Amino acid sequence: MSSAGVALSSIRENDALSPIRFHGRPALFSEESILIYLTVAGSVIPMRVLESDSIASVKMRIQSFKGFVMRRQKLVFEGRELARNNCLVKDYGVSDGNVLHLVLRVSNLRAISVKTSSGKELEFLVERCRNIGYIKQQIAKKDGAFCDLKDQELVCNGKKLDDQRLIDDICEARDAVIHLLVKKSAKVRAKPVEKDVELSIVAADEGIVDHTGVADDYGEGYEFMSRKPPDREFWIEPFKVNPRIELSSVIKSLISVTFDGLEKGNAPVRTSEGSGGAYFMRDSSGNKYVGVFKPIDEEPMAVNNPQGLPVTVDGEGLKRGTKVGEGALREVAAYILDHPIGGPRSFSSGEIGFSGVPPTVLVKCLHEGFNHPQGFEYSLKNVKIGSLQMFVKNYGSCEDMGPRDFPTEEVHKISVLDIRLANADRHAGNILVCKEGDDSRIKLVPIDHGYCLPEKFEDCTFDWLYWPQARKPYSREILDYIRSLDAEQDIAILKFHGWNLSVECVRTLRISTMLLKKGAERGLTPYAIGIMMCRPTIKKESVIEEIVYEAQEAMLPGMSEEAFLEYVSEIMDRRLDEVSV
Ligand SMILES: Nc1ncnc2c1ncn2[C@@H]1O[C@H](COP(=O)(O)OP(=O)(O)OP(=O)(O)O)[C@@H](O)[C@H]1O
Repeated sequence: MSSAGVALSSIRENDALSPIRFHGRPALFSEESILIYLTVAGSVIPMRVLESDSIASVKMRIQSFKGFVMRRQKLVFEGRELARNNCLVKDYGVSDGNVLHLVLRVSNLRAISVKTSSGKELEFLVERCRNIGYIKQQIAKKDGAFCDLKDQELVCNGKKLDDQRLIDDICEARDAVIHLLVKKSAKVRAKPVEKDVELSIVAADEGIVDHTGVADDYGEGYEFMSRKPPDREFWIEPFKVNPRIELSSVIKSLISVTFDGLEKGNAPVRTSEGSGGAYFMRDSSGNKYVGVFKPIDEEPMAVNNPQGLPVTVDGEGLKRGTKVGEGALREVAAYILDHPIGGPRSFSSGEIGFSGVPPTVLVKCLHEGFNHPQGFEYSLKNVKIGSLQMFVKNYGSCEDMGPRDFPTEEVHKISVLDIRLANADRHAGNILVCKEGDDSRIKLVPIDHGYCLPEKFEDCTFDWLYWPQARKPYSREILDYIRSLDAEQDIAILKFHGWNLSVECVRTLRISTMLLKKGAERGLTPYAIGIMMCRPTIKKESVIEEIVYEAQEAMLPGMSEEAFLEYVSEIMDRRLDEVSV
């Protein structure tokens, strides 16, 4: 979107966000400074920046002056995310008068810390849409002493909180932890702690609010599909491109339990995180999230994107080499290609894959609660196609905590997936932190694969590269898994599922798999392999891009793809040998 697309006349230049100082003079007057406009949630904010400012420093200033936490900001210019914090404003071609879109990824969960009157501290996460009554119920569940909800009193800033009060309304600082103190009835106090708020309740046991997934309570069958809109006010069914595909019981149950929730009137809940439309689907009780639905027409830069991102002009998605409207296919592809240790799962198997991508399926779904800017009616034309992924109970994402405690094998299994699929969107927010087993071991669950298998490697980014675990060698088990991978088989599986892969996507999958296998064979760490796929700066090509260009240069007219890949293989060997010595 160009600057012409936004009405700016009412904004005086002097109002620009924090004129920065440059060599002792206000940068407003510096020749290098430019005036850009940030659109966010319907308003336009003028901002003076230097072309030599890094993206990180621009985000930092937005944080300082507007309070939006830096890691939750996504800046988009001309359909491209300014994802590299170390790059400069001018690297992205941003110049005077340009409009940048600021998307804020606000967490759906609020961290709540509960202190009991006996001094015990509990921590849990709760959805922003929950109310105080719900918190009281959770406390009652954990501590028999408070089973009578009337016994509990919650206070914030000296004021008693009504049961109907929403968590999201308690504290304006959107990401701050809410501190609660639990007491019986009236003796409760709360005080603000910097941006945080301290409330009072009385509870005893530690515990986390349960958003348990559907893993062990699925239903079966598709009786519900016999009646379609406009006969029905909601609808969901699998979108099978190849009718010969048999869905696993896990996938059938995911759809079935989502249907039950819609039938009971539990509307989808739009998550405020993410740059596209993503909806939490609930079960029949309305208290559990069971799936996450991402419609293709609400992807970033698609026509019905709810975040107000401009519609794509050339069809390209937020990441180079991807197309708007293909995100759901890529989400499903990541699940299909995430084979379990023993190899590709049979169609009817719901076994979780090696890297733990949650079960994901393409569905058609109708509901008034999705984004319908043109209005809504119960007809087939309002049915949305998108990916439905099983909701995974989590304790936040890797963005919310330091990587120190992540088990090495958990980081490694994600590195395998990302390298294989040349993921162009592996930021820490796209890895959920879960716990399993009696000892609450940390398990990392990769989500959001809408930008995997791009047609070019330009935007590959892996946040885990900078975590210490990435510098450790792969274990024998992981090396065996990598050895078992077969790009040709993967291509055939995707085609069977109905994804008509472009030549470029097929090439990406082949080259990435080749790099992973060759690198692992040489004993390289995930870091050493992964770094070859990522550009050091936006302008400097990555090693993998250099390999591809060199092979392209060596090609003679009429040579086959096979010959091209042989060149790639030879050049890759040479480049890897340079790294290995
Ligand atoms: N399978 C899942 N289980 C639990 N929560 C999920 C799942 N998938 C997504 N979420 C939640 O929904 C939010 C939005 O989903 P997602 O990140 O996939 O959307 P997006 O629009 O593609 O985001 P981004 O801007 O990061 O590309 C996530 O941050 C996460 O909190």
